[in-house]
Amino acid sequence: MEKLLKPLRDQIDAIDVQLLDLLNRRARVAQEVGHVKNKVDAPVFRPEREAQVLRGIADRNPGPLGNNELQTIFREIMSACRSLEKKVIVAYLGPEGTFSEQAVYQHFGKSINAIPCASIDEVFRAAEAGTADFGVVPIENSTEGAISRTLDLLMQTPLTISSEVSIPIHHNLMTLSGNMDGVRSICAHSQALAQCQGWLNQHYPNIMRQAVASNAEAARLASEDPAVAAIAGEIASQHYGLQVVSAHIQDEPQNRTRFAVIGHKETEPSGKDQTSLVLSVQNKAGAVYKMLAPLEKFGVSMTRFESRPAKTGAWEYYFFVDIEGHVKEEKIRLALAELKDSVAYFKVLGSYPI
Ligand SMILES: C=C(O[C@@H]1C=C(C(=O)O)C=C[C@H]1O)C(=O)O
Repeated sequence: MEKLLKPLRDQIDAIDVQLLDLLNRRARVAQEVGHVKNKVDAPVFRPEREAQVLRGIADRNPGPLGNNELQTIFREIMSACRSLEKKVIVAYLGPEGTFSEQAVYQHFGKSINAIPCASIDEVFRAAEAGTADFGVVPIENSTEGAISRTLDLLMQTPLTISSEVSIPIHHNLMTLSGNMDGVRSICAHSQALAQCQGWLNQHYPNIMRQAVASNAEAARLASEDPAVAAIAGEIASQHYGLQVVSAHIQDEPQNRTRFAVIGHKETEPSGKDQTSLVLSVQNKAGAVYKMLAPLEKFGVSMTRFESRPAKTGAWEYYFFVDIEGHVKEEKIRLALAELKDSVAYFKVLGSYPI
């Protein structure tokens, strides 16, 4: 066998030499890009450009490597090249081992400074104050709906949404021993407990459930106490030395969470974008229908419509609306100009690639 492998491995070695040369050539060009940007104080991280590079890779890929795998590789190549210009600082909802951390690396690659924060509020503060270039916060879960704290803070912040990241959320039940003997409580973030409630009712109806600050915190507690089981993602089990008792226990197999990347810089059009808005209207018959009329008039598709109580106690609402297109596109500009005139509250949260 070794005899057959040798010439094939020689081929791989020769290709790796070429890849090494190409990667460093790419990195040197990225460094030049960095010098150009430096002169005019332009942003290092350009989400629309990175989205275009990744789309281009998928469009041109002849295989046998899959698009997802290639995009993961190119994400890291861009992250490494970008870090030669500057290592971007990203604040996220910690501690380490949360799904937010996974979302951070999926979007920015590994060559960054990732800073865990204790709360969603703190992530906003870090990005607002400029301690971090970007913040990553959960915005919506496909099973449980909106993350209300994020929506409330998005309304108040001067930051814009510069990108969004969607990741599959798989919950696992884990303990120190790998079984449930002697376990008296199951700890997790309230969202995770909610996303697994059907499974928990069926399998462990008599074990107490306790909501804690994060799934990673639950994993940390379980790592210190054999009477505690945690629900968390796989990274957390590795991080805290726990054994999985049951994997993929979320009630919805397609469970996903969307994260918003927030920052001071607006993202330029990438060719395939969406825009997030917050709107409200007076509490009158037909007002919501009228609010949306300009979108219909200019042929703008709406991809999300979510309402939040305005906390006035008067059954008034804020509407979180996503539309297809970028604010810099003529059609969107015209539709939003008209829409703005007819509503009581109007805020563009950001335009970013889809
Ligand atoms: C090289 C650039 O800077 C960064 C790195 C990129 C890359 O490696 O392809 C792409 C966009 C930027 O986030 C650029 O703006 O083109």
